[in-house]
Parts: sequence; C-alpha cells; structure tokens
Amino acid sequence: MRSAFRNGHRPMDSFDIFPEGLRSNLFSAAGAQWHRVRQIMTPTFSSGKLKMMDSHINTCSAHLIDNMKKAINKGERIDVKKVYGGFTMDAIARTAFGIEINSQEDLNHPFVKDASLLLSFVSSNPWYRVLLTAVPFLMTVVKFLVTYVFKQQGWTPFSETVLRIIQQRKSEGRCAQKHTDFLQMILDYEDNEKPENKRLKSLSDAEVLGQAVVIFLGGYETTSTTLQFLSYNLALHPDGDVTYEGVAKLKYLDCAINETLRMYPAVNIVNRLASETVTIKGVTIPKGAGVLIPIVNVLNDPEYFPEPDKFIPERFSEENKGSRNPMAFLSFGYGPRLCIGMRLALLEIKIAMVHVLRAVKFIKTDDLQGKIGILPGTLVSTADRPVLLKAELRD
Ligand code: HEM
Repeated sequence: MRSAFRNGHRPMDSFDIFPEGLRSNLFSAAGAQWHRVRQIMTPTFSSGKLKMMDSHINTCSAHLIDNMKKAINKGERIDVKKVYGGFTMDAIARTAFGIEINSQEDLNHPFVKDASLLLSFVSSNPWYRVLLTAVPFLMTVVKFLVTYVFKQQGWTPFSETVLRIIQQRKSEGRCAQKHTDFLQMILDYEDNEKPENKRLKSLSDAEVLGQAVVIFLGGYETTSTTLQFLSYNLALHPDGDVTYEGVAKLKYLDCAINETLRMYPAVNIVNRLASETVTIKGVTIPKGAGVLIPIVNVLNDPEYFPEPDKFIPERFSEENKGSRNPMAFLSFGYGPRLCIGMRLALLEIKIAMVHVLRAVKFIKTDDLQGKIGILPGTLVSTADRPVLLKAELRD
C-alpha cells in the first residue's frame, strides 16, 4: 500500500477547477508543482514558527471563554458549533492574516462575511470530488460548469481581501516584519530569498493567495469540528480524568484528542492515484486507478481499535500506540500528503481546551447520546439540529 501511493499523487491532482490564480495551492497542485509549494510551506508550520502563534491563540481562547460564560450566566446551554466556529474563525483570522476579530460578537465584520461566503460556496460543491475520483474524464464538463455556470463567485470577496492585505504588507516594506502571522511568513520567503534559491523560494502573489485560501479552508471546519466532538465526548464521559489538574499534565488531554479524532475524523475520505499496480487483501488496484481511502472505516476497524464505538483515550498511551500499526491512525493522513497543518490544529485544540476546562465543566444530560453521526460531511451539529451542551462554571 505504501509503495503504491508513495508519490503523493492523487486524483485531485488533475481537478484543475480552482479559479485562475488559485491553482497552485496545496489542494489543487499536481506533481512537481505540489512538491515545490509544499517544500516552501512546510517550514511555516514548524514548531519553531508555531511558537509565535501561542499568544494569538490564547487571546482567541479568552474570547471563547467569555462567550461560553455569557451563555452559562444567561442559563443557556452551549451551542458548540457556534462557539467553536467563532473561535476557529478568530484563530485563523489572527494567525493567518493578522486580523483581530471576535467573530461571535461581530458577525458583520467584513472578514467574517467574506469567509462565510467562501465556506458556503465550497461546502455546496463537495460532490465533484467524489464524482471525479470515480469518473475522471468528466473533468472537462465539471470545469465548464464551475467556471461558466456557477461562476465561482464565492471566491471573489475573500480573494480580494487577501490580495489587499498582500499589497498593504508589500507597501510597508521592512516595517511589515512586525506582523507575526502566516501570510507575513510566506511573504518573507520572497524577501529573504537568495539568488540561487530564487526558483524554489519565490511565490507569486497568486500562489501566496492560493496558500492563504488553503490555510483558511484546510483549517476552519476541521479544527472546529474536532473541538465540538471533543467537548461532546468529555460531556458524555465525565468519569474520565479530564479535570483541570489532569489537563494540566496534558497527557490525558492528548489521548482524548486523538481518540476523538479517531471516532469522529474531521476528514472522512482521502483520494489517491495508484502509482503502480498493487494487490491489497486480494483486491488488485491497477496503476492509474483513482482510489478513495475511507479513513473513517480504518479508524473504526476492530482489528486496529478493539471496541471502536467506545471512547477509550488510553488507546493512545505511549505503550498502546507502540503496539499498533502506525498507519492505522489516519486522521491527519499519512506519508507525503500528511496534513501540513497538523501541528497548528493540535496546538489550537490544546490551548483552547485548557482554557475551557479551567473555566467550565460539561455536564452529561440524557438527551446527549445519539445526537451525532459520522457520515461523510456530517458535523456534530447542524443548523436545524444544534448540539447544546450543558455546562457550569468552575469556581
Ligand atoms: C483537526 C484538524 C485537521 C484535520 C483532522 C485534518 C486532516 C487532514 C487530512 C486527513 C489530510 C490529508 C489529505 C490527504 O491525504 O489527501 C489533510 C491535508 C491537508 N491539510 Fe489538514 N487537517 C486539519 C487541520 C488543518 C489545518 C489547521 C490546516 C491549515 C494549515 C490544514 C491544511 C491542510 C493542507 C494544506 C492539506 C493538504 C496537504 C498536501 O496535500 O500536501 N489542515 N488534512
């Protein structure tokens, strides 16, 4: 399996339906182009650079707690989609673009409006991914539909905002270095490039825009969904060791996060292109075939995770992890296409959760069980069926 899909190619590589200028982002780029952009982007998400994000994430967590406390003080339950959606939006706006918002308080902020338009455009079009993996030759038809019929209007305001920030940062010259966000880090690559590295390091404005969109799209729903499921799991299992004292040690929290990502992976399926013919458990996949890998099935396979329906954070203790095939935990993918934002996501989730558990305690209620599903694209909460968690303030 590893060798057959090793090159990071996937059917998405040929899904060239992104608007002009956004085609070189990590989701849409193919082969050598993907390799080059990924090489440039990887250091941006290294642990050294992520240290600069702590204070941004702490500030957003403080807003999150304020918003939770307001609900509790009014005697309301916590609408997890609303509070964590707001937190993740704020965290991306700050860490990626240096925009300081409290999106729950300020739904009319231009960034929130542009971002919401982009999200509704993207979530209304997931069908083409699955369709094109199964029938790649439909590409031309889909490209025509997306370009001329749907007109991709959802992209425009968000792209214009990002391009405006790029221009502003460029006009600030060296003064722009005071900004500590991903966009600035990507732009600094251009400034710091050595002539011999020019081909590798310089990103065009369109490419920088592409990466900005990827950071937003890759990081918003995934992180928010995981926080929603994690809180749900903690409410449902109050007997676990997730007290503030336990969390302070962070080990148990790590395990609870991984177990939540296993039970409810934010990405259910990934796609690849078989780079050679391979036979797996008696099924032969010919070279060049598009393959959908159902992450969610592997993560719920009793062969790797006994009693998969049960929330058992201890599965992720060092000892238990060591005795399992490392490829079984696929929540962030595996190999060259491993989620580039994994460290950032885990940092956001951990910082937010330490703040949350310091301030509030989730309470198990009878209506909680059976609230959620893990069908592809199903979130913990939907607009017509919000998950409302009962919580009380800690002293
Ligand atoms: C809990 C949160 C997250 C989960 C569960 C998640 C999951 C995944 C998975 C499974 C993949 C692999 C797709 C594949 O193999 O084809 C992936 C790729 C990716 N993720 Fe994430 N992700 C999360 C957060 C983020 C964040 C915060 C960012 C923002 C930077 C991000 C950006 C990306 C990008 C750019 C890729 C494509 C990488 C490539 O193709 O080289 N993700 N993610």
